[in-house]
Amino acid sequence: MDGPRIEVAGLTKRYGDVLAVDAVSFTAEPGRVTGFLGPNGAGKTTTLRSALGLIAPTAGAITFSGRRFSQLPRPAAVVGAHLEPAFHPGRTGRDHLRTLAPLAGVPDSRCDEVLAMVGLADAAGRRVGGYSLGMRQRLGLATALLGDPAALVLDEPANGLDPAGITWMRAFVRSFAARGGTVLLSSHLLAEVEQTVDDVVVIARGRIRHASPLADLHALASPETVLRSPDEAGLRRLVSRWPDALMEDSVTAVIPGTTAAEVGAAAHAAQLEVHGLTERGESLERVFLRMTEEAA
Ligand SMILES: Nc1ncnc2c1ncn2[C@@H]1O[C@H](COP(=O)(O)OP(=O)(O)OP(=O)(O)O)[C@@H](O)[C@H]1O
Repeated sequence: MDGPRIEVAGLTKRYGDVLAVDAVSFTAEPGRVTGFLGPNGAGKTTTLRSALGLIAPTAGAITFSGRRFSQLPRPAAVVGAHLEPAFHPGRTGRDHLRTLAPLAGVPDSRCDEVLAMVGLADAAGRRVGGYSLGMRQRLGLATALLGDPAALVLDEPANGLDPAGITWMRAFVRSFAARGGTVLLSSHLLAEVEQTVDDVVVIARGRIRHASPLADLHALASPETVLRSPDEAGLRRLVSRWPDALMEDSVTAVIPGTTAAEVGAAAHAAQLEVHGLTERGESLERVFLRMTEEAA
């Protein structure tokens, strides 16, 4: 599969006074899964809908290997999208896909193929109204796959999935990218997609805050020390010298930006009884939150 390079260049979208997306630029590369991450209202959906020609941007453009969505001769063969799904509850999963097959330029037989690919073959004849949230997510993905695209654009695909569903979705997009496809997916939780994505693009308040391979986020994680003591009052007194320190519970304090040596020395000087002293890297979720909070 030859996935297109998805390039977002200077994308701006204004709704009246609201600048929903402000000069956003980034790329999603073939053979990789790019996570588009940001809190609610950050501008993710607006960006993805603009990519698919569903919203007219105020400025800028999104291209698939150099062509805008509207210039693609057979868009469904290039990019498959799973945005907010709108299903008719009275229709079966198969009928839902059959109404879309002509638009994607594929025969009806393709509907059963994609249902099998997402593990919905047995539910094909059931009404969508009776589907679980996880089954709807799978049906949304099946819809995206109808035209046998080389790129997938997925808005919050893990939303509402149970752990088994998340594992399944992760394996699916990883194998799609491993075959050369391009995947751009959004999420408001880094932890939800940490094991799925190769690259991360962080957006907050309509602006890009960070873009890099996921591995580079680790370099931004500052060290922190976890200190445990049965003497709650003494522990609180000691850590009050670090304004960022947090009590995780009554016997455990987390002190960002410190080393074990530093905290150990302070505890020793204060004659605090210590039951645990560990230095660790800040979690990636904390790094991500810091990036989005700094934007607030
Ligand atoms: N049709 C619209 N009219 C006016 N404002 C809008 C419209 N659509 C989105 N917005 C605003 O644009 C901003 C970005 O919204 P968007 O839905 O793109 O964010 P998001 O990152 O996808 O968030 P969520 O995860 O909550 O869907 C928000 O402030 C939102 O209120």
